[in-house]
Amino acid sequence: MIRVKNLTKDYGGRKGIFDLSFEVENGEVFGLLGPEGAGKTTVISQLLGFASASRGRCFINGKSCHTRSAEIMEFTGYLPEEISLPEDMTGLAFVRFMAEIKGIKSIERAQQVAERFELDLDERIRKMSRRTRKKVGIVCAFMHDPAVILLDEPMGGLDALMQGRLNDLILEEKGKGKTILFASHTFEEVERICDRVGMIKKGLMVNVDDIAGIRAAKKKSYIVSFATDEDAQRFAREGFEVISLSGRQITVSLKGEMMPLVKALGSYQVVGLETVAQSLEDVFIHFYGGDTRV
Ligand SMILES: Nc1ncnc2c1ncn2[C@@H]1O[C@H](COP(=O)(O)OP(=O)(O)OP(=O)(O)O)[C@@H](O)[C@H]1O
Repeated sequence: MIRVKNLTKDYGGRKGIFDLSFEVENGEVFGLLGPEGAGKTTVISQLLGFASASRGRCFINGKSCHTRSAEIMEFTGYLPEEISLPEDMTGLAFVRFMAEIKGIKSIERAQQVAERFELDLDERIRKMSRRTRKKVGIVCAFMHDPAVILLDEPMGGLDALMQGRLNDLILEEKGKGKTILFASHTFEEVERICDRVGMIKKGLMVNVDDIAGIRAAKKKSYIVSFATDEDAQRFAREGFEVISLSGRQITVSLKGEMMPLVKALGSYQVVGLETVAQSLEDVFIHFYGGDTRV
């Protein structure tokens, strides 16, 4: 389990993370969602004990990330956004080297993960593409069967097929009760795999909710075409949230059931009704107040 309590890392100039609190349960995939520079990597570096905090605390499985990071690394897997690897080794030599550091006797699991991602471990790292290097990172993150997994933009650089395989692997690990933090700037990735999402903006947590809750907060738009312009104008005064009115056509926005709309339309001559679902991206923008810049 991950517990972050009032965590602040102030780099100065209003950069960093400020007073963040959230928890990730065992058997949960928690999405940390935010645009570039929002503070996701800073959170992960705090969890790994790479840097001291300005204020606040964080714990993994009850151990302080700032004082017991060596112990935490024994049961934590980490996939960085960009992995830097020694150019002169083969993938296999690097995996063996990492196994030694982590105190793993067998690299069988590493080989299984490599196979799953169609990674040739005999290739020299120097010759590996960015995509292949990312796969080496995946192998190293999962090779010691970690109880806690920290993933920083894990899908970045992978093609759709490999993204699907990573998705499956993460879900399998979640099924085994692992605690997983998934940092991403892409709503669709987070929606596909996470149970709950913390939205982070300029280092502040602006919203934490489960995916179902975010979905329930979604609004739908309805484009209604009336027989006459007068009908459309009259309907605009019914009290629904009107997005646009143009001639006989009106677009209204509604949260939840559409029954109130259907009832209100009963006394009008309606010639067309179309539904436009709001995307989760729109909900995301709502929490960001229309501003996805950092
Ligand atoms: N060591 C540092 N010193 C000063 N500022 C830093 C440092 N590390 C990060 N920052 C700044 O802190 C903010 C948060 O950076 P961070 O890398 O955590 O964001 P992120 O959400 O992971 O974005 P990205 O996806 O681009 O990595 C950014 O404005 C960044 O420039």
